[in-house]
Amino acid sequence: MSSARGARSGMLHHKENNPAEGQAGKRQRTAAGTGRQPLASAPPPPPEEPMVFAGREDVDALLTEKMKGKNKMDYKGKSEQMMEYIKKLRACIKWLLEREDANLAEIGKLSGLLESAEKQHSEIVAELKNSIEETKSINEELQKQYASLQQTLKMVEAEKMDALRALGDEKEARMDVESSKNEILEDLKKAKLEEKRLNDQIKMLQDTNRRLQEYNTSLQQYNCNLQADTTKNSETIAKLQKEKNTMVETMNGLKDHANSVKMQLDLAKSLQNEAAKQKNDLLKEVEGLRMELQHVREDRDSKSAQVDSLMFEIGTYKEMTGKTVMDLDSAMIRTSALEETCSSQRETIRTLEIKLAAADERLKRSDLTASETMTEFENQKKLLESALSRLEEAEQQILDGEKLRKKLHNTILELKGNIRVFCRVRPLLPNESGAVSYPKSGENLGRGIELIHNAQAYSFTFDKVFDHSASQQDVFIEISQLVQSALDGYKVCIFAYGQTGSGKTYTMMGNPELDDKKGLIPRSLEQIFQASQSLNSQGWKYKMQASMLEIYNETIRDLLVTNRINSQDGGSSKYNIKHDANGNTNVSDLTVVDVISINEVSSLLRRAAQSRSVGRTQMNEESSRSHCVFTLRIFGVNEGTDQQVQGVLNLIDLAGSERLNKSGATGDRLKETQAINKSLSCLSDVIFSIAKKDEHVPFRNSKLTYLLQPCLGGDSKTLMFVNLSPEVSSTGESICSLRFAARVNSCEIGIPRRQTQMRNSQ
Ligand SMILES: Nc1ncnc2c1ncn2[C@@H]1O[C@H](COP(=O)(O)OP(=O)(O)OP(=O)(O)O)[C@@H](O)[C@H]1O
Repeated sequence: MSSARGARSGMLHHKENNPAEGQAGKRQRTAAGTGRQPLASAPPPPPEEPMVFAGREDVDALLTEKMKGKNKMDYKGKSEQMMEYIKKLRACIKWLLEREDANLAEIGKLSGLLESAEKQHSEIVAELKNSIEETKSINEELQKQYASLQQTLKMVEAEKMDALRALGDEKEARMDVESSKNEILEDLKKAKLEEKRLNDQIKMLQDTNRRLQEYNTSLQQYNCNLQADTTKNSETIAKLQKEKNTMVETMNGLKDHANSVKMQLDLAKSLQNEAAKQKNDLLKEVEGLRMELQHVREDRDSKSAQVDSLMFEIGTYKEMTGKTVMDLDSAMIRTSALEETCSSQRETIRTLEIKLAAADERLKRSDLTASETMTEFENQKKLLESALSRLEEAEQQILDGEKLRKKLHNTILELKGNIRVFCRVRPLLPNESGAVSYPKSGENLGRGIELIHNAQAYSFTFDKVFDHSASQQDVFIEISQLVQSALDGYKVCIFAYGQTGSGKTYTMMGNPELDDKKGLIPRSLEQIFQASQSLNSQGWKYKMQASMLEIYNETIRDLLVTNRINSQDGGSSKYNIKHDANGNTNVSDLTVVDVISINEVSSLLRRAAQSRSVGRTQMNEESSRSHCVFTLRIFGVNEGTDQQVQGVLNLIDLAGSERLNKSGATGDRLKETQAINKSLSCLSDVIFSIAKKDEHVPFRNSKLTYLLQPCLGGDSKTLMFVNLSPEVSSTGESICSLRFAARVNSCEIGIPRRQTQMRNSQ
């Protein structure tokens, strides 16, 4: 078909592409058609060109072509026209034949195509048959499916009904939900506002956090500086110590010198007094002598007068020659005696005058010595005073240095955030032999302890180790800073951990009635009272509340309750522990006593001790079977600055930590020991969990840990005493206690925070 089309279009193309030829053809046809030229003058006909047919229209035009010329008699012209027409017809026939051939060829092609199309058709029919078959089977299948679907549909219908019902319900619910949605939307709006506010707060907090980080960095810097300062201070302290020693030596020398000067002065004074006395005596003597001299002189004069009169008498006698020689001789003897007396008296006067001059001289000299001694004494006194003031200054510097050292030490520890651990070893009792030793020098001096067990040495180091010779005061000095922190608004927790009989109660309570046996509780209270009074001058007013309880087998006992008989019916609602958002703990129905004076404290402690001893007979035979918790809450307000602080001091005497096999317990005692072990292990779980920064800290696993929750968290200052018995039989237990303490010592629980705020911010 395409070839036929090509042939045809080729012809048309031919016609169209040769316009000159076409024009010529038309002209030819026109000339042939019109035949107007006269035959005589007609030029010879042009060579014949084959007639070109473009299509059926040309054939129709040829067939409808009429004879031209009106002259019916012009036969020649007619015959030429006929000839021309015949030629055209021939060409037309030829064209038609060509077309027929082409058509036939096309038909041949088309029949080939038809055949193949038929073949394809039969194939398609077969395929269709197959598909119909398949469709039939599918249809059957679908019918089946339809039936089952009908079934399902019924079920679905039923379900739909249920669903519609549910939908109704749901609609109602939705209405409810809509209303609650509206409420929620309201809430959401509020929440958005709140969120905005919180975002602002977060921004602020982030800002604060950034500033805190900066502050932290500066603190770290400060810490470095502090450490450097500590080193410098230690050096300065050492220097000051040296200086102090030399000063003490100088002072001792000065004191000796002052003493000797004083003695000299006293001697000089006594000498002076003596000299003055002597002088007075001498003066008196001189006076007497002068008087005597006067008498003697007068006597001499009278005697001289007598002599003269006697001489005169002699003369008169001689003159009168009536006198005897005897009278004359006696008179002569008396005269010579009188002369002798006179000369001896003169001698005496001379010696007395010499003595007087010497006494005067001595007096002058002693006066001089006394004034010299006085000036020297004054100088020495001044020297002594300046040396004493220097000594005082040096001592103050040492004290300041020591305070600074402690403060720095405290700050460093605070920055480290560790739980501090002190170890205390009680003295050996009679008939006990010890297995504990301490380093004699080096960096672990005062911090190390060594035990020998089964011929093996075990060494431990802590923040401080107190040996058997440490007094209650020595121990207290080391924790006094911590006690002071409670006044400054920190939460402070001090435990005593160790086996029964290792000295926990002695360390915590001791004997409050005896000055040198008082433990940490009475001493801390005394310090807090004294410090709070001295802070009065800076505008601080403090209020203190004390409570004391005992936890035995997970049961709380109030140790300060006054009417125990009425309080026995407590029931399960009693002594419920609750913490508020500020980390303050409240134990329902627990006696809380306002303590105003130190005297009240002693009676309070007596009451608690009595209560404990009653409990001991009623519930547990020994105090070591229960935990005893003393709590002092401190509320301080500064009238001048409106600053408020809230501190807590917890002092805890834990139950004995001995293991089950050591206690050899059975029955109730076994239950009791298990309870103690459980609560102690809960305590260690809590400490280790805080140290690991676990998300969940198991505070609620025991009454003790739950009670102390706010004081065990990161913002409190915690100190643990590990108490040890030094005797050989306790070494195993002691090593267990020391291992536990060492683990606790390595724990970081965070940086303590002070609880302080402004009064009007409440
Ligand atoms: N540092 C010490 N100096 C003198 N005596 C001490 C010292 N430590 C303990 N003691 C004495 O040792 C004995 C046992 O001490 P303490 O009762 O304090 O031990 P404990 O561990 O508290 O035992 P418990 O839990 O049974 O009360 C007591 O007689 C106590 O006076």
